[in-house]
Amino acid sequence: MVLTVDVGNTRIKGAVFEKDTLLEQFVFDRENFKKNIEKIFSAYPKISDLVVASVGKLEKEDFLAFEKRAKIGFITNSGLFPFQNNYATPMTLGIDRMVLAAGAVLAYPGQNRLVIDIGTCITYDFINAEDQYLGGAIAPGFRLRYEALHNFTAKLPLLTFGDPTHFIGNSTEQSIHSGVVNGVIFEIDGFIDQYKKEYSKFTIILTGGDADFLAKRLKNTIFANSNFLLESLNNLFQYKIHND
Ligand SMILES: Nc1ncnc2c1ncn2[C@@H]1O[C@H](COP(=O)(O)OP(=O)(O)OP(=O)(O)O)[C@@H](O)[C@H]1O
Ligand SMILES: CC(C)(CO)[C@@H](O)C(=O)NCCC(=O)O
Ligand SMILES: [K+]
Repeated sequence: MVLTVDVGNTRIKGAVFEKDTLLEQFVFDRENFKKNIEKIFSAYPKISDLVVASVGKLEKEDFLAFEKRAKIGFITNSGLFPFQNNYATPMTLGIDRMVLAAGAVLAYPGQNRLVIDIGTCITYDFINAEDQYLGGAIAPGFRLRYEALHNFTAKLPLLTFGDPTHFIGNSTEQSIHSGVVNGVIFEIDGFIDQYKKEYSKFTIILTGGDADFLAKRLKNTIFANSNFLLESLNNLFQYKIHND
C-alpha cells in the first residue's frame, strides 16, 4: 500500500493506493500536516511507502520523521522519469509538472499528450509521442487572478470564485467573475486550439481542483481527472520499482 503526497503551493493533498486503486484521498494545510499524515498511517497500517512531490515549502527533511513508519520516496528532478526532458532548464522545471508528464507518458503510451493543471497556477505541459517533454506554459490560477485585481487596484473588491451569471458582466462583481472565469475558459480553449495547429492529434488531460467545473465549459471536449497528479505519483513509483 502506498501513500502519495502532493505538496502544492497552497494545499497538501494525499491519497492511499492499493496497487492501482485509489482507496481514499485527503486535503490539508501545512500547519497540521504531520498530524494528518500520522492519522492516515494509523488508518492504513499496510502503507509501506510514502511517495512525495513538493513544489511547496516542505522539504525532504520534513518527511524524515516518518522514516520509521514507511520507506520515503521523495521525488526530485534528478530522479528517474519515463521521458526525455528537453526543457532548456530541466533542473528548474516544477516537480509537479515532471510528475504530471510522467503520469501522461505511463497512462497514455505512444501518443502526443497535453496536460493542463488548474491549481494555484495553470500549467500546460506537452509530451510528444516519442516521449520527449517539450515544455508548455505557466499562468495564474483563479485565486491569483482575483487577488491580483484587488491588490493592484484601488476600487476592486476581493472576490472568491463565482460562476459568472452574465457573459456581459452587468455589475462590478459580475464583471470580475466574467473576466476571471471566462478569461480562463477562453485562455484554455485558445491554448488547445494553438496546439491543434501544430499537432493534429494529442490526448488532453485536464486536472487540478477545478478540472470538472472547467471541462464542462470548454469548447473543446476533454476528459477531466482531478486526481491525475496523485495517480501519477503512484504510477511513477511503480515505474521506478521496475526500472531503477
Ligand atoms: N476541498 C477543497 N478545498 C479547497 N478547494 C477545493 C476543494 N475541492 C475543490 N477545490 C477547488 O480546487 C481549486 C484549487 O485546485 P487545486 O487543489 O488543484 O490547487 P491548489 O491546492 O490551490 O494548488 P496547489 O496544488 O498549487 O497547492 C480551488 O479553486 C477550489 O475551487
Ligand atoms: C509553476 C508551478 C508553481 C505550478 O505549481 C510549479 O510547477 C513550479 O514551481 N515550477 C517551477 C518553474 C517551471 O516549471 O519552469
Ligand atoms: K498544482
